[in-house]
Amino acid sequence: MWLWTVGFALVAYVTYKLTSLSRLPPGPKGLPILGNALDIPLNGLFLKLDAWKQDHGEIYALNAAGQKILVLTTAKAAADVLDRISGSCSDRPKFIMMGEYMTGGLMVSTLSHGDRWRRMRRIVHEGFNIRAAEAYYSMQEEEAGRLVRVLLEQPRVELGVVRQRAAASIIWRALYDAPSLFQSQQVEERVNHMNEILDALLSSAMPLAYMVELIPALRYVPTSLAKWKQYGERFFKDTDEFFENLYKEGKESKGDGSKAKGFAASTEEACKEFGVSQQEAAWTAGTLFGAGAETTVGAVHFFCLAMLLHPEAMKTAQKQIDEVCGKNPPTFKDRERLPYLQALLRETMRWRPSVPASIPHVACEDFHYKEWVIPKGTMCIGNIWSINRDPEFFPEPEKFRPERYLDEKGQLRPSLPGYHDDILAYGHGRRICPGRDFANNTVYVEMAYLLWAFDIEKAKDANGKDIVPNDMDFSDKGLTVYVHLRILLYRVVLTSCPGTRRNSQQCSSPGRKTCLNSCPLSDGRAEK
Ligand code: HEM
Repeated sequence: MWLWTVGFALVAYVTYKLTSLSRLPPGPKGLPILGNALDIPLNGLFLKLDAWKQDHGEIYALNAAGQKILVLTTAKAAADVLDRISGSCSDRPKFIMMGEYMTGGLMVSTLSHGDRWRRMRRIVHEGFNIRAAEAYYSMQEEEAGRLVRVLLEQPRVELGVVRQRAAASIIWRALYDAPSLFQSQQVEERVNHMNEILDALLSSAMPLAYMVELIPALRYVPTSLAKWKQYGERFFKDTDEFFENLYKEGKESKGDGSKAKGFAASTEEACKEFGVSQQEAAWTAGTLFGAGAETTVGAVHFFCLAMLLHPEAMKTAQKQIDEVCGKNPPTFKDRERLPYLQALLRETMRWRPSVPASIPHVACEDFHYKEWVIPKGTMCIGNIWSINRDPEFFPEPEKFRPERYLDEKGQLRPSLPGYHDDILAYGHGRRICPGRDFANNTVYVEMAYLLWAFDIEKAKDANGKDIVPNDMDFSDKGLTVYVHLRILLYRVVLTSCPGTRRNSQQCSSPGRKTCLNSCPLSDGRAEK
């Protein structure tokens, strides 16, 4: 009898598995064995996923040489799967080289959904939730002021480079309570080293970078025979030392009473409460820099692009800023009275999300969605680019229209029904970006200061004609994208000194210095 029972259970299990496998939604046809692997591009994946949406709709499946991938392309499908059954699909893909050898399983963004990830994520939440993020307001205003000053003082400076430094400086100071990158050579060197670490990690995650990803058994090759293992272990040791030193210094910094402590110092109690070791906390901080710098730069970059292509939106925002702030630079206190600027931020992040395809989630168990059964191990990608173009939520999605977020009185409309806010650029579910409030603050204050101080105009070619950037010529940095800087040529034209933008003449170089001495930015506020 028991033989029958076991046999029956086995048949039921195998049938269930087989039907599970065959119940993924249909998707583009692929080759035998390789499936769609050869059709999945290394660059511009989000555009390909969006193109497939035209034929396969809101949810479809791909097969990359055996790896099943579920693609979600509408706001509703992404919310149904990634938010509402988040517990079933909150793992991350496993990268042996990056996740294990190079980072010792300590990078919160790549960790599996488990105890360590949960504890590390708790301290990120403590340090960067919506309330905690307020503690950084004055530092963010200070850095935005510096961004404007550098652009004022060095008329030929490359805006992209300065912005990159400003965003790096903001997140660095928030993490380690260090001096501004604009003021400290040591911070600059450390930030450069941090960027080298991130580049190395990103390259290690590229397909075919390391054979061990394809043939996991290679991990059992003795270290003395495997150069890649030696490199990975050395990289981990050096990076671990670097992160822990930064963290220790940051922890010792207690702020000066008026400004916020950095993440390292302010989360000391939370680390004790949630059982997070010093090493785990140090790696969390290092990972946050990686997650928070490029992404924010990307968002402000696309804002500049939007201003070049939609000067009418720039003028409307400037008019409101002038009315509300006058001669003083905009602050966080003014934000509620600047609904158009807030709408501009939402529309920029919708129109050109700097992370256009979310980091893949992975199903930690089989789960059901509609008539489909999604097997454990399936990668689930919310294609943010497509989600942000869902016509049900965003009519005429290709149009850049900040007004879509405003009511007839020009005030912000309530958030999208069923969503915590209007910005869908931060991913979903349990893996949603934990730095989103801090990021929104950085982007807001940089946009506000840039618009308050400058007009952003297209550069001219040799014949004096406007150079119009191609807003679809993307350069892909793995997770973040930019419109190619080669063609994003713009100049920031100072039509007046800040605060009186409307009246003054364009400054000449020596006059600019004089102007700076009397402008509100040099009253000590920006250089505290
Ligand atoms: C405009 C700026 C930013 C954008 C567009 C952005 C976007 C995203 C997206 C799309 C994800 C993946 C979410 C998912 O898997 O569903 C993510 C994850 C993450 N972000 Fe952000 N982010 C930004 C800024 C920041 C900042 C400033 C921080 C840190 C203070 C941060 C920390 C993280 C971390 C740690 C994760 C991984 C979460 C996890 O795996 O549990 N991000 N972000």
